[in-house]
Amino acid sequence: MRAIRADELQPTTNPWAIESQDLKVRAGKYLAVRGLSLNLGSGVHGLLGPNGAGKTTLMRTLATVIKPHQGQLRLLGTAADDRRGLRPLRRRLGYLPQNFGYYPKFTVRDYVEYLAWLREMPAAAVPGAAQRVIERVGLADRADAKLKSLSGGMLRRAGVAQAIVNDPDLLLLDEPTVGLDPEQRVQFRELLREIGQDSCVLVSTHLVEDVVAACSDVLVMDQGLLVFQGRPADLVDRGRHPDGVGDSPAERGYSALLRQHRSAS
Ligand SMILES: Nc1ncnc2c1ncn2[C@@H]1O[C@H](COP(=O)(O)OP(=O)(O)OP(=O)(O)O)[C@@H](O)[C@H]1O
Repeated sequence: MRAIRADELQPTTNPWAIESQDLKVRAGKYLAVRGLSLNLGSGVHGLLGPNGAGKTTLMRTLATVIKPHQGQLRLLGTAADDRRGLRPLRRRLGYLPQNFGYYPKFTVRDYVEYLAWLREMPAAAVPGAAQRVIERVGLADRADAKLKSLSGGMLRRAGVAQAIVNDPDLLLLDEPTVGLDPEQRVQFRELLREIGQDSCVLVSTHLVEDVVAACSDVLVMDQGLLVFQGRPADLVDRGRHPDGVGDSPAERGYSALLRQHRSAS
């Protein structure tokens, strides 16, 4: 029997995967995130907001691609400015950027395995993990097809596969449903719900209906600020307000919220 080391007795989970306090982030010279305070734990969190609201800048910051300008940020218990902590933190992150680069001659399998390797997964675990996630996103029959031969929706599914290959504790998806057909979108929501049972998933999207169907809570950003956080049902409730325009209660709730925020500011 071996002795248990002290570090094995340390708690391994943090109640908040994302903790930010008055977070400010620049995009070029522009202050795109203007003081955002947020605590998010496990679940599927939908991030809505108009063009230019700062969603992508926030996602890039949470993915440790860009650094905060001011304020506090902790990810999975690690301070974002802790340089030594970044490497182990990145092994536990999954990120689908809005516009992701790839080598067009890679196959789906090469691409997913390559990203698994970049996240320092044990080499022996990579082929099996890649195969599992390729199946989960419904690309098993295209696993050995070159990326350049895929449709836009299939390419995005390959992007989602690489984002979840390391079974991340924090998954950041920037507009993952762009180009997905309705059947794929429904399957994708199911996948999100499964992952959100144990992990923190933040999904940026313009599709209010995806948020209502798949998310445990909704965040709305406008002009670099968080202007709403609540349950999808709370957003739908706001749709009763006469300010709301849109084809569904949730869309009306979203537009009413933005109008009220802008008229108050
Ligand atoms: N590299 C940059 N240089 C200057 N300004 C930038 C840069 N990147 C983003 N911005 C500006 O920062 C603001 C926030 O942009 P961001 O891409 O984060 O918004 P978004 O909510 O993701 O928008 P969208 O829904 O259009 O993707 C916008 O006004 C944008 O013009």
